[in-house]
This record gives sequence, structure tokens and C-alpha cells, in this order.
Amino acid sequence: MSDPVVEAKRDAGIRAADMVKDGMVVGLGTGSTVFFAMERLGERIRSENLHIFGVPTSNQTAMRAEEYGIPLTTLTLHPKLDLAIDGADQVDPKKRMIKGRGAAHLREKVVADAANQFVVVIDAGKEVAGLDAAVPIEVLPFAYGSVVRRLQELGGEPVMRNGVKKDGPVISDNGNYVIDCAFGAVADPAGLETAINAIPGVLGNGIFARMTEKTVVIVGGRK
Ligand SMILES: O=C(CO)[C@H](O)[C@H](O)COP(=O)(O)O
Repeated sequence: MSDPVVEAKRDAGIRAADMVKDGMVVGLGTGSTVFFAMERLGERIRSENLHIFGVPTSNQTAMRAEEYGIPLTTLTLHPKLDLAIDGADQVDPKKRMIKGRGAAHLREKVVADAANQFVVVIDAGKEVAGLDAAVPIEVLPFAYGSVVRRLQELGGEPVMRNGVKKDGPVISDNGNYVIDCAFGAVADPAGLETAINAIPGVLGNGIFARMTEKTVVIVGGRK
């Protein structure tokens, strides 16, 4: 029997991939929903002779792109992208979101920022009335202790993200630590995004509250 959440993710991914036009340069996010979009892009490359390039946001996405036959490029060669496709962990009615379950949010935000349009693919379970998930924060290992103290001063409860099947901290694709910091209900997502980023040693955080105008949310299974 098919899983309705998986089918919703597949539907969202396919619909996002079908927004891609010949000649586009596309940001490729990270996560199970984006991988459905990438699988579909690979099929379109073969069946329609679609010519596109992708910019991957993680090592895992780069490996999937190879598997699906999506040619890759870099932000150095293509600093402006036509669109970026990515998943999210929570999305509110104003299209503000929390990302970073996969610890790829730093590169995901860089790639989303570079794109003319940000296409977010989710299942309905990701929709929330207000953001309240712990915020993933990528941190320079040298600054870990002082960043923890600053996050506590902001009212957060920072927890080091530890590995699964690996002892000790998760090391991001960029060689840094990841802190998950709960703030309860986030009343001002844009303000909190800015306040966290202002802490020396923070490299990026998973609140995406400043690109809502160019964001399109596709909820799988819903037209
Ligand atoms: O932010 C992310 C990775 O850092 C993912 O896009 C987010 O966690 C959604 O993943 P999935 O599509 O597997 O539910």
C-alpha cells in the first residue's frame, strides 16, 4: 500500500520539476521531496532533451544529481539562478519557514537567495499556523561555547545535534557544528532570523523569513 505522505511529496516534487523550462539553471535543495523533483527532471532530460544545469545544496544532492543524470554547475559560473526547488520542515501562512532537518540550510539559503523564484515543495503536514520548531543553526566549531551562551541570552534552548550511527556532533558538509535551538512559538520570524545571524560564529540559520515575495509553495496532493 502506498504511503499518502510519500505520495504527496512525489506529487509536489513532480509539479515543481514541471515548472522548469529548457535552458534554465536550477537550484537543487536537499531532502526526500526535492529528490522526487530531481528524479522527474532526470526523466525530462532524457525524454524531452531538456537542457538544464543544477546547483546542488549538499553532497547528497550532488550524488543524486549524478544518479539522475542532471548536469551540475556552480554559483561561480552561474551566480543568478532561474529558480530553486527545496523542501521545508514548517511553513506558515505568510510563506515563512523553518528548514535544516538535513543540516543543509546554510547552502540552501545561499542558493534560494540566488534564485529568481523559490519553489518550496511540501506535504500538508508541514503547514503550521505559526513557526515553533527548533531552529537549526550552523556554527563555527571554534565559537560553539560563546554561540550557546548568546542563544541562551536570546531566550533559546540550544542543543548540539549529534550523529546517528556516529558518536559526537554532526559535522555539516561545510565542516561545522549544528545546534538545534528551541524558542517556543516564534512571534517575529524575520527578527529572530536576523538576531541569530548577528551572533559572531553563527554561519546561518534555518529560518527563511526574508524571501517570501519570490516564494511559491506547492503542497502535494492539493491543487
Ligand atoms: O531543510 C531541509 C534539509 O536541510 C529539507 O529540505 C527539509 O528538511 C525537508 O525535507 P523532506 O523533504 O525530506 O521532508
